[in-house]
Amino acid sequence: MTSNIANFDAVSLPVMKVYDFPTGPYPTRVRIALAEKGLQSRVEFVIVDLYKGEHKRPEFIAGKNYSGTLPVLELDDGTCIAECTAITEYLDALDGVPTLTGSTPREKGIVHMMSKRAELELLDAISVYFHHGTPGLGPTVETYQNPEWGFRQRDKALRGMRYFDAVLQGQPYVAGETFSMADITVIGGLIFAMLVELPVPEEYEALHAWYGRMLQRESVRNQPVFANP
Ligand SMILES: N[C@@H](CCC(=O)N[C@@H](CS)C(=O)NCC(=O)O)C(=O)O
Repeated sequence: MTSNIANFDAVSLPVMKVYDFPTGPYPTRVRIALAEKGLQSRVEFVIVDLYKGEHKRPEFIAGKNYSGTLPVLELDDGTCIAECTAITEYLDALDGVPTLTGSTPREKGIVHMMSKRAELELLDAISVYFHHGTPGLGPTVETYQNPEWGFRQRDKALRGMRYFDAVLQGQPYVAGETFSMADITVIGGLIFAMLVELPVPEEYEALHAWYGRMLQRESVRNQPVFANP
């Protein structure tokens, strides 16, 4: 996955805003993408307190993200882009250095398939477990909880870990031979697993080894969630 755009100058980019909760697994995905691409200095981070329910306030829903979730990228013209995948695509399209979402049609297809799979089978499942099977963000925010659904999703996430272990037995990165958005999504899943104290079973050695390598990347190891989970 090499870029064909070599003369990108990040300093010439207008400053963007990211509505953020620094230790949140999903915002961390965007923080990692920004770090990989060397774009952190072009972003003003605006903290939205999830535990106070600031992401559910009418002005945030109406003005920033209808879904009431973080992160949200706001461009200098006021356009708001939510959803980690969409934000990563936007950042990648600015320059393509390094490419996180694939260069060729085949690479793009595989990166998106594996990233979506990481959401469905791991990250989103753990998120449901967090919101339904644990106290989640607390009683002010969690106005409806269905523990049975939460525990089913926890078990789904464990099956997801087994799947990604099998994938990583055969290739160095989640989408193949190169680090990509799909790796970042699985990293988000394992961060969420850490936060909800759902350990990766020891026998998933390939997943453990891959995660060890991911934690050595500067873009990953410097994330606030590891300093202050
Ligand atoms: N599909 C969204 C999910 C975002 C998400 O769930 N973010 C978490 C932050 S870690 C959130 O805002 N949770 C608050 C809630 O669901 O009330 C994405 O990819 O950005």
